[in-house]
Amino acid sequence: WKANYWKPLQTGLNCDQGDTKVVKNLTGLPEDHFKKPQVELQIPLSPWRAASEEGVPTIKVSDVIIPQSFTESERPLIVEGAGGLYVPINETEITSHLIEHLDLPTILVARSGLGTLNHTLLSIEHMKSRGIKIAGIVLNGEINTGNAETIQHFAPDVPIIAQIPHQKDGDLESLIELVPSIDKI
Ligand SMILES: C[C@@H]1NC(=O)N[C@@H]1CCCCCC(=O)O
Repeated sequence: WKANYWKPLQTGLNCDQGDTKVVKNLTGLPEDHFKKPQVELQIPLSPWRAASEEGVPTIKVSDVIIPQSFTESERPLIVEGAGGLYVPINETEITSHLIEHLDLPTILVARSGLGTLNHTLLSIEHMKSRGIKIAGIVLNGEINTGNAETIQHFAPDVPIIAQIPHQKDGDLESLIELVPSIDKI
């Protein structure tokens, strides 16, 4: 999609390079497609726990602001969360509140294998109950037609955008054809 990319809240930098670097390296997109996270924390925990253990002031969802250069950009913007929908950002706010605040359609990325039905269908129900617009689902891992069909059965109104198998040799080019063009989303 040659999109801009932003991860507003990043935790776990003491043991991980962080998703912005990972996406930069995987995509090879130029520097101006990226902005650093608004909050960077060291401990690999939820933003709430990491901030409180690191003595960083409470992160308020309403303080998270998409960088102006991205709101003014012609390119699509991918905003990546930290963990899942129910991951706490502070004592009372979770990632769903951040989605509502930023008012963006959401792509749910899930595993393809055993365990995904429960996680994915609960996440879909949660998003629907909060009025979050679901752009679709991406299933990562070994192609699992049965699970994809079961998700479609229980959530026929939610499209599965793509099913992406593991790519051990790092040849990402061959996966691009599995991703539909963004105007089909
Ligand atoms: C450590 C990782 N860093 C990050 O930015 N996302 C992850 C945070 C995951 C939090 C999961 C909380 C849970 O569900 O237990």
